[in-house]
Amino acid sequence: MSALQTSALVKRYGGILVTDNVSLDIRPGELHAIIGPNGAGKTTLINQLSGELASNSGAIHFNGEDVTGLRIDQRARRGLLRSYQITSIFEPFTVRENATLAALGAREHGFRFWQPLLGRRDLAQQADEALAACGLAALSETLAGDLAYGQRRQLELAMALAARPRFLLLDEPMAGMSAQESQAVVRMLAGLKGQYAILLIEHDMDAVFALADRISVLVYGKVIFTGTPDEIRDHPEVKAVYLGEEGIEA
Ligand SMILES: Nc1ncnc2c1ncn2[C@@H]1O[C@H](COP(=O)(O)OP(=O)(O)OP(=O)(O)O)[C@@H](O)[C@H]1O
Repeated sequence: MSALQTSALVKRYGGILVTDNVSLDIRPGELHAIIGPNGAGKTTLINQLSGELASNSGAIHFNGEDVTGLRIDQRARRGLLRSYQITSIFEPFTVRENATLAALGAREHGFRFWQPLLGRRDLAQQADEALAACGLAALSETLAGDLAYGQRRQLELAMALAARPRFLLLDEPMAGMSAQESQAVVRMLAGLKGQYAILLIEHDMDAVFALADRISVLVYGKVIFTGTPDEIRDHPEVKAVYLGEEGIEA
């Protein structure tokens, strides 16, 4: 059974077909990357998968269940989780408090239990494990508002991990990071590989080709090819449309 499957998924803005009958089949434990030129519809697709955007037609199945009509929180509670943008970080709280809240967030409701929450060992442990995996253990007691840009992005990832995903949606996790920070994220994702399926959208081709089991190429909202990194490198249409005439160095 697929971990995540989309069938003829469509998103339209007015007359523009931004997601054009996308059918993806992501296997359990697979790291699947989506690449494509700017404006190809990658973020739109991930928004449809997370539940932020309703689709005009088509279906999304998560572990065999039809989740097409489910809200974002209902999908998150099933373990289909997205690493959010910086706005979801609570700046006056410490790194550990943010991760602990995230550990709670996917499964339970509200912030009423904030104080008892900090004493919940299970959540604290999930938070600490996620922070360690993302290289943030030493910054646990730092206020999130004091983190550098790359560290905030690492915290976003840690918050997604703390929620114990069954499937992780990552939208450009390396964007704006230094080369060193990107390499740290690549190592982190390489360490997570196989534990659950990951859908990665990323412009850093070195990272994509180092990490992905399979890659789908999206052009004008359409998946023009899905294959292994080697198959993508050698595919004439992909080279012409996306990678440039010279392709990507092996
Ligand atoms: N709310 C919206 N209303 C109208 N058009 C939109 C809306 N959101 C996105 N689009 C259009 O849909 C297309 C796909 O956008 P999207 O952001 O999904 O592409 P992308 O592949 O993620 O691009 P990038 O690589 O630059 O992040 C673009 O042409 C964009 O202008």
